[in-house]
Amino acid sequence: MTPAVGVVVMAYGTPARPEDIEGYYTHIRRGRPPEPEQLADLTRRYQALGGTSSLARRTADQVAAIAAALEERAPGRFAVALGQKHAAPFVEDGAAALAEQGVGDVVGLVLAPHFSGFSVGVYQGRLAEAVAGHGGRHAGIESWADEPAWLDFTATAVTDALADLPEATKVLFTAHSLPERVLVEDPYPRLLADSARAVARRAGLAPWAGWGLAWQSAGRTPEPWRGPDILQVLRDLADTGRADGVLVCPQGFVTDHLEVGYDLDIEARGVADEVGLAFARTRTVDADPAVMGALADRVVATADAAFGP
Ligand SMILES: CC1=C(CCC(=O)O)c2cc3nc(cc4[nH]c(cc5[nH]c(cc1n2)c(C)c5CCC(=O)O)c(CCC(=O)O)c4C)C(CCC(=O)O)=C3C
Ligand SMILES: [Fe+2]
Repeated sequence: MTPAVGVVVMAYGTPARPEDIEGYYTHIRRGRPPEPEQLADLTRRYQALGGTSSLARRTADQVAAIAAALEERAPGRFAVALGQKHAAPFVEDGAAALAEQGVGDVVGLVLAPHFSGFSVGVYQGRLAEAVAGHGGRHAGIESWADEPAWLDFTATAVTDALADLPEATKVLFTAHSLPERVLVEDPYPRLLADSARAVARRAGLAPWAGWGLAWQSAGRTPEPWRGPDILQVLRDLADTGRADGVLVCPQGFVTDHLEVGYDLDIEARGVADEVGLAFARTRTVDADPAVMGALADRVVATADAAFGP
C-alpha cells in the first residue's frame, strides 16, 4: 500500500569529499564561484575537521531516527525522504522521490529549531514549490524551538556541562548570525531569545548574570550582520573580570558540524584560552530519541491538521 503522507526532512548539506567543496560553496553563493582565497579558507576549515564534516552522517542518523519514530506511531502511514539546501539529495530531489512513490501530501520538517524567513522559510518555500510542481499539497513546520523535549534536552546539556566548569561561569546561547537586512520584521531573534530564556529557567540559571545571548559564524561580507559576535563577547566578558569560565550552548544548531566543530571548538575556544576563561560547549541533539520522537509527533499533528487523520 502507498503511504498516505510524505515527509521531507530538510538539512543544510555538506560537501561529500574535499573535491566537492568548490561546487558546494558556489551553490551557497547562488551560482557565483568563490574567490580562490575564500575557497582556500573554507578548505582549511574543513581540513581542521579532517577534510570534511561529519554532518552528512549525522543528518542521515537523524532522518533514520525520525522515520523509525513515525513508523512506530503510525505503521505504513509515512514515507520519509531527505532533502538538503546546498548538497544532493536536494530539497527538490526529496520531493521528487516521494512523488515517484505516488505520495502527494507532504510535510516539511527542517532540522533547525528557529524560524527565519532567510533560513527555514527558504527550505519550506523550495519544498512547497517542488511539491506543487508534482501536483501535491505541502504543509510546513515553521519553528519547533518551543518543543519541551528539545528545551529539556538543552537544559540538561547545560547543567551537565556546568558541573565541570568554575562556579563563576556564564552560559552563552548562540545561533548563526544573519545579515541585519534580512532580520527586519523576522521572528528569528525573538525565537532565539525565547528559547534561551526557557532553557535558562529549566536549568536554574540566574537571569542575565548567569547567561546571555551571542551570535556566531557571521558571513565575511561588507554588510552588517547581527551581533554581538561570540568572539567579541568572550573578550568583553574577560575584561569585566567577573567570570572565570564560559559555556557556549549553540542552540541554533542540532548537530556537530563546521560551525560547531570549527567556529566554536577551535576558534572560540582559542579566544577563551587567550583571555583566560575556562571553556566548554554543550553537546548537540544529534539523534536523541526523545527529541526525534517529539519531532515525529509534530509531523503527525501537522499531517492530521493539514490533510486529515
Ligand atoms: C542560518 C544558517 C544556518 C542554521 C540553519 C540551518 O542549518 O539551515 C546555517 C547552517 C550551516 N551553514 C553551513 C555551512 C556554510 N554556510 C555558509 C554561509 C552562510 N550560512 C548562512 C546561514 C546559515 N547557515 C548564511 C546567511 C551564509 C552566507 C551565504 C548566504 O547568503 O547564504 C558557508 C559559506 C562559507 C562561510 O561563510 O563559512 C558554509 C560553508 C553548514 C554546514 C557545515 C558543515 O559542512 O559541516 C550548516 C549546518
Ligand atoms: Fe551556513
